[in-house]
Amino acid sequence: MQAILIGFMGSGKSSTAQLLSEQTNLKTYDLDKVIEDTIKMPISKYFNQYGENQFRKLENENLNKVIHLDGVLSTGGGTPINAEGFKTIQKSHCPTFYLDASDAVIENRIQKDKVNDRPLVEELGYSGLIELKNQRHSIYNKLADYVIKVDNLNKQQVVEHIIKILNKK
Ligand SMILES: Nc1ncnc2c1ncn2[C@@H]1O[C@H](COP(=O)(O)OP(=O)(O)OP(=O)(O)O)[C@@H](O)[C@H]1O
Ligand SMILES: O=C(O)C1=C[C@@H](O)[C@@H](O)[C@H](O)C1
Ligand SMILES: [Mg+2]
Repeated sequence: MQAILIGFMGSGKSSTAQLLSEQTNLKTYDLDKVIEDTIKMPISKYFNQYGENQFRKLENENLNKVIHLDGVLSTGGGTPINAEGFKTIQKSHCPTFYLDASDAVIENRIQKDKVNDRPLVEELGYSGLIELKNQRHSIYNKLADYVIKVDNLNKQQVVEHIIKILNKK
């Protein structure tokens, strides 16, 4: 991969990667979509049927499948949280961007999203979700080569920020 985007649910990984690919010659791989294409069902359904542990196994398998391809990878919110996913991303030595959004922005975006295929939102509720976000923050920070504070940036500005960094490399 030429770039990997990490961060909490709703931080903008998928939409940023999509826009980035439209403005560069980079292909996008969205790990959640790669998984859904493999299992041929929505992630929420898989979570309900097989549980989170089984999902994490599947997530790691699919991460290993795509990490060596050329392009930009938008990960799932939990991809780097388990030790295996963290190591896979770290060992790839790909430029890794943490899209860091505040609690209020995340809550607002998730509430507003029309298509909300996020099983953990249902399971934890908003307060549980924000607690999880704060538990994960240090892991995202540790793994990232670059941290982008996205609260006051529109999608285009986030993309420009990433392109600037990639062009310097
Ligand atoms: N910079 C931004 N400014 C405003 N809204 C944004 C920005 N980036 C993304 N959004 C919006 O926030 C919502 C969540 O974005 P997106 O699905 O890309 O997040 P994600 O990090 O991929 O989440 P998940 O981990 O759940 O897949 C979408 O409605 C998207 O349009
Ligand atoms: O933050 C998480 O743990 C998740 C985020 C989504 O992208 C999906 O990968 C799934 O809903 C789990
Ligand atoms: Mg996404």
